[in-house]
Amino acid sequence: MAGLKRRVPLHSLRYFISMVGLFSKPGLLPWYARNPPGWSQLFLGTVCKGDFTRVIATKCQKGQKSQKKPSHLGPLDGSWQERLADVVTPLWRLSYEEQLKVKFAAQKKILQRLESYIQMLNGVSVTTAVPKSERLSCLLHPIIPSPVINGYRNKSTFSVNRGPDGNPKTVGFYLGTWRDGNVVCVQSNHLKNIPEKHSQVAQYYEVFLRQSPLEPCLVFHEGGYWRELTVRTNSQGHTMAIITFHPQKLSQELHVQKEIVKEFFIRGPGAACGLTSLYFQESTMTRCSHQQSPYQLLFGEPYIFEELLSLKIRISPDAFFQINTAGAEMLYRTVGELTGVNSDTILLDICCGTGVIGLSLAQHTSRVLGIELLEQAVEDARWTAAFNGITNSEFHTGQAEKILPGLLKSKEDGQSIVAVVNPARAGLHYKVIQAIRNFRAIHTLVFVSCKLHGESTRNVIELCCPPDPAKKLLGEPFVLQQAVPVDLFPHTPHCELVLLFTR
Ligand SMILES: C[S@@+](CC[C@H](N)C(=O)[O-])C[C@H]1O[C@@H](n2cnc3c(N)ncnc32)[C@H](O)[C@@H]1O
Repeated sequence: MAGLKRRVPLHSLRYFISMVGLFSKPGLLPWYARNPPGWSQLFLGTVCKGDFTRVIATKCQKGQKSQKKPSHLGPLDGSWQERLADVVTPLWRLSYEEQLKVKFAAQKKILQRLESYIQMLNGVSVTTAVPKSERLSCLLHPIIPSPVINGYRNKSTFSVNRGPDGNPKTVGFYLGTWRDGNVVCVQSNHLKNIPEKHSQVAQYYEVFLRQSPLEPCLVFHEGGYWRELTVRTNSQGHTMAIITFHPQKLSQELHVQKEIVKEFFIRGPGAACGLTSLYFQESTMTRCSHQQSPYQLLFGEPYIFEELLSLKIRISPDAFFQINTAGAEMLYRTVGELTGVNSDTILLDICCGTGVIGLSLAQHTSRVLGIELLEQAVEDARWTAAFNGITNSEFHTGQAEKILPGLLKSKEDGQSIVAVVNPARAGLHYKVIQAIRNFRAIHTLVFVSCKLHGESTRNVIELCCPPDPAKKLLGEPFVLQQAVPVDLFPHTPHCELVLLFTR
């Protein structure tokens, strides 16, 4: 990518810095009408220049009323809490309307850069659609706002470390960097994206830690036991907590500690949290999957359930689920609309997690094929299919790069296949791109990304570049047709981008 970057001609820089106007048609997506009144018109004629930092800084200098400190920030802890809010939710000082303008401009900039890379590789614009405007070839739709703006997270992971007062049993989020040696763990109950329930469980976990004789595990090589806390909630208010614990050399004592923490949350002060379930994971690494170190259910319901797009969805502690449930519904509707599936189509859901994208479209397709790395998520997808009476789906566990080539070989070449890819931030493995490119029955591809940088950019370029036998990219290139930004992360700069490619 660095090499590519250097080859961007100077004149294309104007793409990256000009943010004038927009050329997307509001209301193309039918459910758009359900958004809060006024949103669909938000960006008509918008002028928004520069990056987040500059936009926010400018707003703050101007002393706009949207930069008010939340009333619940106390005068004593205000500075730490404000600093944390500025790191975790850097857009919190802006009104949501302003945030969406900033995000739309950023997504547009990403697309402009992407299109200029693709055009450069092709010499002429053979793999970009007919120009829709002077600055973008694809059709960029208005950003779809999140239906919930505050406290929207259904999952939060809290760290344990030294707080601003030096107490090593502080539960919150990190501020500072390890490189500079100035990391502080700051309580996060003021953050706008965190629901009160998550903060409450974090506060009680802190109470628990402070009365425990065992030390927290602050840095792996220094020993200690108590580690992170993850809290998951659903729309019904059910709450699952997962405590991560470094077992060090404990054996019998480990069992005792599990009983103590369980008692704390069932009958002790922690009962105020009303947990639906408590899990415990022994973990000697930064992150362990269930396969690497099982999630041990200390009490309660093993799963959390969510109702979405007329489906009841099961979610295991290890499974990925979009962190903004109402926003996820908008995202999945967008994906569904762009796929254009019909009863003759096979839908390939690559990196499917709990399978919601494929399952929500199952009744409109001939078959859904899901591929997902995590076993628990695949088990959830199978449960969700069975519970909702869906009989035309199958899910495969493992790395998409290993499974997809064989799966495609087994399909008749005649039947039309629509692929949806929704990779983790690291993007897709090259072999997945190669398999999609070389399987000619795939005419439509929907790419969902929350971070179109690095590997994901490379993925898109390899989907759209001219055939390259040296790279075994033989099939016709895809053409980027439409892009829809969907905001699942109010107050932060992050945004989902849904891209429709055809060939
Ligand atoms: C961003 S999530 C999307 C999940 C799903 N589409 C959804 O909306 O809930 C990415 C998923 O890709 C899975 N994943 C990561 N690497 C993978 C790989 N190499 N092969 C298959 N799945 C992978 C992760 O476990 C995760 O569930």
